[in-house]
Amino acid sequence: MNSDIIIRFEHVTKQYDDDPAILDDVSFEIERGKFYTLLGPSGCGKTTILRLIAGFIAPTKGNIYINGKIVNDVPANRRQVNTVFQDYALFPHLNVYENVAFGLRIKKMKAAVIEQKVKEALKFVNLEGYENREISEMSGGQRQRVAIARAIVNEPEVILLDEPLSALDLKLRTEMQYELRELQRRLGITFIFVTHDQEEALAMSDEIFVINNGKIQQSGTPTDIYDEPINRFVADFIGESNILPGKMIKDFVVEFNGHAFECVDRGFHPNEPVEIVIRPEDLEITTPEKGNLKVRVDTQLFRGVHYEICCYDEEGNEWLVHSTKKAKVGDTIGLYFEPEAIHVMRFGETEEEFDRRLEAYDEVRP
Ligand SMILES: Nc1ncnc2c1ncn2[C@@H]1O[C@H](COP(=O)(O)OP(=O)(O)OP(=O)(O)O)[C@@H](O)[C@H]1O
Repeated sequence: MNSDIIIRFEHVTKQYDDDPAILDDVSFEIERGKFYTLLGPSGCGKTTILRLIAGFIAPTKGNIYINGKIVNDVPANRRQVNTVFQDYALFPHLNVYENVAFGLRIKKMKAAVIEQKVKEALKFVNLEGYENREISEMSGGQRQRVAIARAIVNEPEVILLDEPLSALDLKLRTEMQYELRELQRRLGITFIFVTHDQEEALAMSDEIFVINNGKIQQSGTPTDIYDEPINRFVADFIGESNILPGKMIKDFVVEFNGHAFECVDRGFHPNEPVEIVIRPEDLEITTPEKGNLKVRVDTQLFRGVHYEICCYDEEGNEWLVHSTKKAKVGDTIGLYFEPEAIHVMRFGETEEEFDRRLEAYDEVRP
C-alpha cells in the first residue's frame, strides 16, 4: 500500500440492529498531512465515520486500516488519533494547563516532560501565559484552542474535528477557519474535519468528501467538486446552481429549454436524458438578441459583491444569475454562457465512471 495513505476504509458498512445502514459500503483513502473535510447534511453519517476512525465504534462489515493495519478491534486509546469534539469536552473544574496535561498524566509521564509538552502545545495555539486560567474565563475561540492543544499534546498522527466551529459567531468562526488551516499546515498532521457548511469546506480543505444518505457522493479538491459536480445532490449542496433536465443529442451538443447548445461533454448515448448545471456566476447579462436564452427579470437583490438576479425563461424555468451588472425587474434580457459553463450530469453515474469520463475529455478534442 502507498505509504502516504494513513487511513483506508474498505467497503465499510455501519448498521444498528435491523435499522437501515447508516454507512453503506463506504471506501476511501486518507493521505498523510492533508486537510480533509467530511461535508453533508445532518444525519448523513459524518460523525459515524469519525467515530469509526477514532475507534469509539466498530464497523458492521468491511475493514478500517490505519497505517496499513486492520484496526477494526483496536480500542480508541491504542490508536494514534485524537478527537476535538463540537463542545470541546473540556473539564470545567480544571485550568487550561491541567486540561491540556490530562491525557499525559493518565499515561503517567514524568512531571517535567508533561510541563515541556504542555508548554509547547500552548505555544502552538498562541495560548502562552494562559496556563492558570479557568476554562470559564476563556472565550469561545480560546476554548477551541485549548481543545486543539489538548489533542496535539499527544502527538497524534490524525486529528478528528467534529464541527468544532459551529458554536462560534460568524466573525470568530471565519478567524478560526484561517487559524485552523494555518495550524494544520504548521503541524503537518492529517486533519479530518466535519461540517455541514459548504463554504467552510470549500475554504479550508485539500480534499472534500461530500456525503449523503450514508454514501460518499463525490470526493475531490474544492475546485474539482465545485466545477464538476457529479450529480444533482452535489451541485445543489455545494454552491448555488441552475439545474435543468436536458438531452445529450450527440457529442458536444446538449438540448435543454427547447434549444440545442454547444457543450464540451461527450461519451453519452445519442439522445440520452441528462441533467445540466450552470453556475449563477457563469451567466452573463446581455441584450435579448445576443443571449443564448431570453428571460424576464423577476427579482433582484444587491449582495455587496454582486447582484443576485432571479429570472424566468419562456418555459417557466427559474434562472439565478450573479452579476456585477444591474438588471431591471420586469425587463426581458438575454443570458449568455460559454459551452464550458454547461456541466452535463449523467443519471446514476458512479464516481469511477464519472472520473473516467472526465479524464477522457482531457484527450485532444477531434
Ligand atoms: N447509536 C446509534 N444507534 C442508532 N442510530 C444511530 C446511532 N448513532 C447514530 N445513529 C443514526 O445514524 C445517522 C447518522 O448519524 P451521524 O451522527 O453520523 O450523522 P451526522 O452526519 O454527523 O449528522 P449531524 O451533522 O447532525 O451530526 C443518524 O440518522 C443517527 O440518528
